[in-house]
Amino acid sequence: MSSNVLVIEGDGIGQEIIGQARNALDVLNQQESLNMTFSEAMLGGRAYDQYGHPYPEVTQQKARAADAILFGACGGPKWDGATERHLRPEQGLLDIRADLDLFANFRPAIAFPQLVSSSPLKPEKVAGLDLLIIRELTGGIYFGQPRGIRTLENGERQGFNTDVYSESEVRRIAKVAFEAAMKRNKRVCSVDKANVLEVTVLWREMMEAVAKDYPEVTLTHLYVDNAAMQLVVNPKQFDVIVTGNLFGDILSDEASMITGSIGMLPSASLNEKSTGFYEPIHGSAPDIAGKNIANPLATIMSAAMMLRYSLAAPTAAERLESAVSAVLDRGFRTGDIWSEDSEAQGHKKVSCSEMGDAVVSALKAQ
Ligand SMILES: NC(=O)c1ccc[n+]([C@@H]2O[C@H](COP(=O)([O-])OP(=O)(O)OC[C@H]3O[C@@H](n4cnc5c(N)ncnc54)[C@H](O)[C@@H]3O)[C@@H](O)[C@H]2O)c1
Ligand SMILES: CC(C)[C@H](C(=O)O)[C@@H](O)C(=O)O
Ligand SMILES: [Mg+2]
Repeated sequence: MSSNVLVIEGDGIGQEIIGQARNALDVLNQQESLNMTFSEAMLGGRAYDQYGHPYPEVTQQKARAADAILFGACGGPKWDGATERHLRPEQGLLDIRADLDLFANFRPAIAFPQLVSSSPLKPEKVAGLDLLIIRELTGGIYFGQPRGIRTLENGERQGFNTDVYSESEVRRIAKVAFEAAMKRNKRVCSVDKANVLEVTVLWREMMEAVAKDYPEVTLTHLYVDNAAMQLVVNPKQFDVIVTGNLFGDILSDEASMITGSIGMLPSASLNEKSTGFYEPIHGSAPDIAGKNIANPLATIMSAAMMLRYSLAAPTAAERLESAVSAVLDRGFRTGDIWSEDSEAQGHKKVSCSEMGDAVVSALKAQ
């Protein structure tokens, strides 16, 4: 059976990192007879430039028909301010998440042993870290109405957003988190701000309610400010963190750096049908775009998540992940994971495409 993979480069470093993931997928497609067929579409700023919309109709149709979508990143200074808010590149990403109901966002923060010295934390704090952040992705303050910028009677402008979660929205993400914990170390930490925000008072209540169906799983709660602090004090205390859209966005960037670099963290966004959308958690990195220096490994590992979750190809996923580990073993380092001891360790500083080529060679050598 063939599977239809939609590839979307997006903006900034999108083209560079997706190119490397595609090369690796091409090798696996052939070697593992995966029968993947690839098509391309646009989303974000370049899509807006070409079609007048960041999530154009043609992309919508292709996305709805795809078995899985592999995405780079979108956004950039070119469109900041110059574009109406609802046509911003980032809105295209929010639109596709809502359109495909991609409510469950998996962001695994795993510390590769080869990279513990790239972390800003002490190696002993990081070694062995295997944390899964489950971020609710289609609700909360990102999508709540009303929102906007209004002018008050006194002539002053006021920006406003609304944070909302219904019982059913919390229940479904809670179930995803507990199911994930059952396959791991059976601990869920729900992160909220229930001491201040009613929306998270209900969130906490629903987490407790769903926990009753999973007696083997230990549920704890942390306020988000404490959680942000605990992540740097002792990240290994966590197994699964489940949280809302905004807190999950922030905590996952923090968790990524703990593993060494934001260029290392992949993600999978799933709906009830497990049509998956796979992207690195980082953005379009305009500061390094076009220089061939971005780290493509988060995107390559997002492709591995795609093979596992949407394409039922666990062997290919494992091969890709072990190829990534092999290139790190061989000392290949893009600038973001080049550490203080890299020179002494004999690491090789490589470009984005050299890193991608190394992964391809490692796959071929398996
Ligand atoms: N999913 C997405 O498409 C997504 C996610 C976050 C931000 N954005 C957008 O990206 C643009 C830039 O945002 P930002 O600068 O806040 O965040 P960013 O994640 O793009 O970059 C933050 C920093 O991390 C570095 N970085 C990111 N990815 C890297 C990689 N693969 N290798 C090496 N270094 C990497 C960048 O060079 C930069 O210094 C904005 O328009 C933003 O809205 C998009
Ligand atoms: C670009 C932006 C809309 C997006 C988000 O906030 O969800 C990004 O930061 C992410 O983490 O995927
Ligand atoms: Mg983010």
